[in-house]
Amino acid sequence: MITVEEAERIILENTINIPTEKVSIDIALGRVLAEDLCADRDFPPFNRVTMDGIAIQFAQLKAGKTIFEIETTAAAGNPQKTLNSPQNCVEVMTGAMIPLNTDMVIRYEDLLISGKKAQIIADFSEFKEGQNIHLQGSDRRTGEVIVSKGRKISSAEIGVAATIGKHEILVQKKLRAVVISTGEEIVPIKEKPLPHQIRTSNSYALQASLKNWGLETENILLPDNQDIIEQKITEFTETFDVLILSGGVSAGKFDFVPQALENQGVKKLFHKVSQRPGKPFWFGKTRNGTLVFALPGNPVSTFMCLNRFFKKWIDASQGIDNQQLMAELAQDFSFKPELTFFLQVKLSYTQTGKILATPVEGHGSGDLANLVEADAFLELPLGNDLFKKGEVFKAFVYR
Ligand SMILES: Nc1nc2c(c(=O)[nH]1)N[C@H]1C(S)=C(S)[C@@H](COP(=O)(O)OP(=O)(O)OC[C@H]3O[C@@H](n4cnc5c(N)ncnc54)[C@H](O)[C@@H]3O)O[C@H]1N2
Ligand code: MOO
Ligand SMILES: [Mg+2]
Repeated sequence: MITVEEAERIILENTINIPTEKVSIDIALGRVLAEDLCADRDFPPFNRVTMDGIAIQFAQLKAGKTIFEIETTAAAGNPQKTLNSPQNCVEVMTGAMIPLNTDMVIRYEDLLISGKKAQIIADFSEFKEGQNIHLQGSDRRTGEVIVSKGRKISSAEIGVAATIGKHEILVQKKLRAVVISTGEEIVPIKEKPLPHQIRTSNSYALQASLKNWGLETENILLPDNQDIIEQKITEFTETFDVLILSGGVSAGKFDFVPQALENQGVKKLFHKVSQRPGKPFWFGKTRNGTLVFALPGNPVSTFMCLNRFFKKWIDASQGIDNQQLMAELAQDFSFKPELTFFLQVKLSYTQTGKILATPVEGHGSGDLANLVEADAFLELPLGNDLFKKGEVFKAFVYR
């Protein structure tokens, strides 16, 4: 049996390089960027008027001039206008190019316009050269990297891609995962289970997480039949990037999964982790690099292992560097066995900005209803049996 830390290290030694593809910007949200987004022109691309009003030469104002004749109007979308006489002004609108020979903008609110004349009526002692102009290149310069590859694309990155004209974006391909649930007692969710049967909740909880993290998934149910499991493992290791199994990895007479995997050439990298829940977690890899996460069948164990270990693996494979969230235990908690304990907790934020974790224990690893009461697992490390209120631990959040 290995520790949680060793299991994490082995998993992170087996990250993969994800191939890339071009997709339309319309479907790029949530994908992982596989190219840098660079400024194709300066940001902003010209000296941009930021207030509706008039553009003048600051030197005229300094020399005492307060009434200006309006020569012309510069609207957003007009090619650049020119002020011909320095004594005059150009009416300008937000988004227009600042006219040639002008260097400041005065807002309509500070003016009285009558006919062709604009008079400054506000106190202009604080007016400055360059006011109300968003200078060309002041945000970013042509060629500058605005977003580096490896970033998960949010609506902010979509805006940047659009402004640089990237209607197609190079992103990482979606990895294809198959979720395999084993067990004679497991039935499809549309069926009414007999008294000795249960619906396959794991298949759906696992798939939902995987989809959330950007994978494409399929799901299949298999009986506790070693021949069938072996046959399907061979088929799926050739057609999917990653296999997620649930159930059949413990000590039972019908827990065939570890043997079936090894018989079919999936090399065991570890089996059993000193943790609760999730102790019988099995992890391995085929010769061609397909990874297999075989998770213990109990719903909370399956769920925890995916969120604690698979999430680390997918983030690292995608090149996403997520900061480890830490939370403070809200009350004393005791756990005696020599195992790392993943405590289900409800998170809340204090007035001072701390994250508090209140235990919501439930009835063990079969109690999937309790998962909706909590929102994270707090990792209470092995080697200690009393965890004090106020101590801070790693938190793995699933919502
Ligand atoms: N003698 C021992 N028995 C067990 C040990 C042990 O160390 N020695 N470990 C226990 C622990 S810890 C866990 S966790 C479970 C893991 O069991 P398996 O991975 O072999 O899973 P199953 O036996 O197939 O099922 C366990 C449990 O989970 C339910 N299950 C399975 N699949 C689904 C699904 N798709 N949806 C919902 N629920 C599912 C299944 O009905 C069982 O109740 O073993 C302990 N035993
Ligand atoms: O991992 Mo088992 O989850 O302790 O029931
Ligand atoms: Mg079992």
